[in-house]
Amino acid sequence: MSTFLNNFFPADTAAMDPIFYPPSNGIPSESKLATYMVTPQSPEFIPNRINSSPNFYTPYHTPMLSNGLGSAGVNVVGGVGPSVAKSVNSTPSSLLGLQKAAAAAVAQQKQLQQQHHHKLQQQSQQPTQPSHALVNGVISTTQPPTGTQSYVNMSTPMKVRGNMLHNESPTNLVSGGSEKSPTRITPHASPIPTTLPANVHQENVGGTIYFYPTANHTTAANNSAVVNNVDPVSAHHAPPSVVAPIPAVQPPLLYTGHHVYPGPASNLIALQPKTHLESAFFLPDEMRSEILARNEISNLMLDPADVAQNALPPEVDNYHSLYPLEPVQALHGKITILSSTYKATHSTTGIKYCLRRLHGFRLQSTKCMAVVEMWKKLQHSNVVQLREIFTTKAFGDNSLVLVYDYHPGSQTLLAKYFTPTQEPNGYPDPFQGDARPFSHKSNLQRTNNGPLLPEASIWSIIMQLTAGLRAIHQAGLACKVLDPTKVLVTGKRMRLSFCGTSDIAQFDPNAANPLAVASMHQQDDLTALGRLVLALACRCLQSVQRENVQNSIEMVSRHYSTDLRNFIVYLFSTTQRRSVTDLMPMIGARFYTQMDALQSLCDMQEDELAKEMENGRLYRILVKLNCINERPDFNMDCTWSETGDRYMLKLFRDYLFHSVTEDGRPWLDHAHIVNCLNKLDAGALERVQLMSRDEQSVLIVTYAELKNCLENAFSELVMNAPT
Ligand SMILES: Nc1ncnc2c1ncn2[C@@H]1O[C@H](COP(=O)(O)OP(=O)(O)OP(=O)(O)O)[C@@H](O)[C@H]1O
Repeated sequence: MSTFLNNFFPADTAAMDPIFYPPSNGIPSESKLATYMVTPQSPEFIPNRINSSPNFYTPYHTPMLSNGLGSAGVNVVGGVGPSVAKSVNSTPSSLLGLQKAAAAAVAQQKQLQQQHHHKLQQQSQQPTQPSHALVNGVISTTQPPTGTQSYVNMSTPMKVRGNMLHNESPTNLVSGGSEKSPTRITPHASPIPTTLPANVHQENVGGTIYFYPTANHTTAANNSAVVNNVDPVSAHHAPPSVVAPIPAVQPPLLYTGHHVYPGPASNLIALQPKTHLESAFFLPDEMRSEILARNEISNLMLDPADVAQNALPPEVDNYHSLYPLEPVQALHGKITILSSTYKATHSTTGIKYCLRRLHGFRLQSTKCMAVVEMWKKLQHSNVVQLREIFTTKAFGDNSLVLVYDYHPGSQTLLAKYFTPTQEPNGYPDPFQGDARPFSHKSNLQRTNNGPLLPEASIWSIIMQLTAGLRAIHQAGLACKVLDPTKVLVTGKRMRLSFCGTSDIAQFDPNAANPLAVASMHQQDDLTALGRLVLALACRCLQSVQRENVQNSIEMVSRHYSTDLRNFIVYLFSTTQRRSVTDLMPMIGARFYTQMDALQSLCDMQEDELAKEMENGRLYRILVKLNCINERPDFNMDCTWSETGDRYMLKLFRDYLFHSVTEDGRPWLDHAHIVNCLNKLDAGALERVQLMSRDEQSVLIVTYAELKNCLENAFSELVMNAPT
């Protein structure tokens, strides 16, 4: 069932008695993991549950491993002893032969590996100790011959440290080897075995693979215990008498088999402000703080005292947690109804909306629902969408509430561009005012509301507002309230807000066809747009007063392109019938600049999304792991999280998070954690070596097995959780 590195020694099945697995070795005696353990106390490996969990590997079955190797984990038997020979109908001598034959093959592989990784191998050599080497990613232990005497060869991680250094930098796996991992004594993972010498026969007993030398190859080069890699394909197809060639170098893995964020695309590197290492895993700081700020605003709530002070009802129709966005004030100039704006949360969906309340307002007729429906259908990225309207007495009067989408962190165009700026140092601007007549030019380019806007910014606003307006006009509607207080700015996005409010507030039930006058209102919209653009270009609201318009246009001619001037003049020329579609040619090729900027932004955001998608996936695995690890009690069983499959998960958790360096300091490597979690999620067939906390026992399992353990344990929890 599991992947093992074992030596076989004279023993009988009694060796698996729990007495040989005292609690001190880190594994509870009732755990079936005892089956897989090799410990100093009980070095034998005896498959005492030959028939247990026959279907364990089924979910992980792959054609490559369909030879009974146990695709969930290649069970590797290092050496074979007589008692095992008995249990699998072999003979002690042939099994001993296997040790020798396979050891010869391994020695050959080892030599090749050593050439390839000479440096690291040197580190791992321990002249007075049994030597350990990583062969095809699997630990091989060369021991002095000791006959049938037990020799505990199962390596503690300490012993394989030198070998681990070679293959086992998770950083290499995830971040392309850009960072070198420190020396560590933690267990290691090894790639899935791929080769088996042709002179070795394999047999699956209860999910454990045993290897025997074939008749022609009962002699061996030395007494090494063998752990080998198996390529089931070649094992099946190579004629028995032909020794399968051992590749000098393992072919590179073409497919990781699990999800890994591959890093940003080359076209994004230049766009990204910083390419620090952390950007490989997380959002850029700027983006993160923007999102955090928006979330914070979105989650704002009034404390109960404020709720009482604002005389806010706890609930209004389907909405609760009202939060005022502005002080109560009259609606737009032409409409004198009192209004107020709130953020509120929908009771069933929890989604936040923006409520516009018209105080003391009674709907004259339900006929206006036709126009409401038209607004509700209008969906555009530059229009704040109307969702529904309802009347309510929750405020103690007859109020009409219009429900719009809520865009946290928004401000009005008025607040953003037409509010006098405060000098950051508290001193007056030296280039402002009458005191500095010599700084005439600088003075001209500034206003009380700040410096003149770059032309590109004005065009960007124009494109967005005309886009929204075009959608509204095409729907046969008119905006009616296109002024700086009704344009919402969220980051760089402009949205026409509170559309439809005038249509409802000023609805005349006696008008024959209320929509017939839309065309007239559309002309007004275009004039309002002209005024807005002129005000923006001058960065001054007074610039659009009738008596200032001529001067303001001249000022635009001085500071901006003729195109911008012509655009404004066109919108001011009320003698002709204008159309929003006529504005497109005036925008011209600037449209492509805007589109390019937007698409680049999309590319960046998509890349961030890819990262966060991976993070979300890892988060879900961590949630599962943590629901299981250290659970004090489950179904009256206080050892649940420490026994059976859960024990593996506990050791895996240690392997993930509690690794230490050789001198015992915490070894913190984010890439290691990410890499291992990814493999766990994918149920990779790669093996991982886990060590008990007392370092007396080592367990080798595949990620596939760990995944199975995780899924089983978690579904057990889910099944017992209240619904
Ligand atoms: N859909 C929305 N999503 C998020 N915030 C909004 C939304 N609509 C308005 N706001 C916020 O509510 C505040 C008040 O909006 P409102 O349109 O009432 O502005 P105002 O300047 O007070 O205009 P008026 O004088 O017409 O009330 C604005 O500052 C804006 O930040």
